[in-house]
Amino acid sequence: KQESPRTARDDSKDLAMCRILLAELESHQDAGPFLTPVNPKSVPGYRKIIKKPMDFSTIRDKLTNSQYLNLETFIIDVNLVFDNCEKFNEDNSVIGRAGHTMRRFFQRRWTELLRQ
Ligand SMILES: Cc1ncccc1N[C@@H](C)c1ccc2c(c1)OCCO2
Repeated sequence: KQESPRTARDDSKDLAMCRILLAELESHQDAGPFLTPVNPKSVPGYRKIIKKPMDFSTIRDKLTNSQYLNLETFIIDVNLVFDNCEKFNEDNSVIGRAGHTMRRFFQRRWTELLRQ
């Protein structure tokens, strides 16, 4: 039976990876709906339906203020953006489709960077 790896993975490049990934998300052509916090006053129902709002500018602030313990807590916040989007928006809508596109892009990029 293959011995389970006892060595921890090298996390010394994780902060640099989070910075690269966030910059790519912020500059993606479909990032618009996710760049700033949803204003609950201009989006009826949002405050009631979405319990934990998250957006790229909030993630940027948290990264700048060293509020992410590790790569995992960063990925959890990015996925929260896309999970909120799926919960509130129809798949067949401008914002819904943008969310799916951005989630696929993020998933591919962090797995690529982790493999490097
Ligand atoms: C991510 C999200 N989910 C549900 C509702 C809103 C939003 N985003 C806000 C910024 C937003 C607010 C208004 C918009 C917009 C985006 O994109 C299309 C044009 O009008």
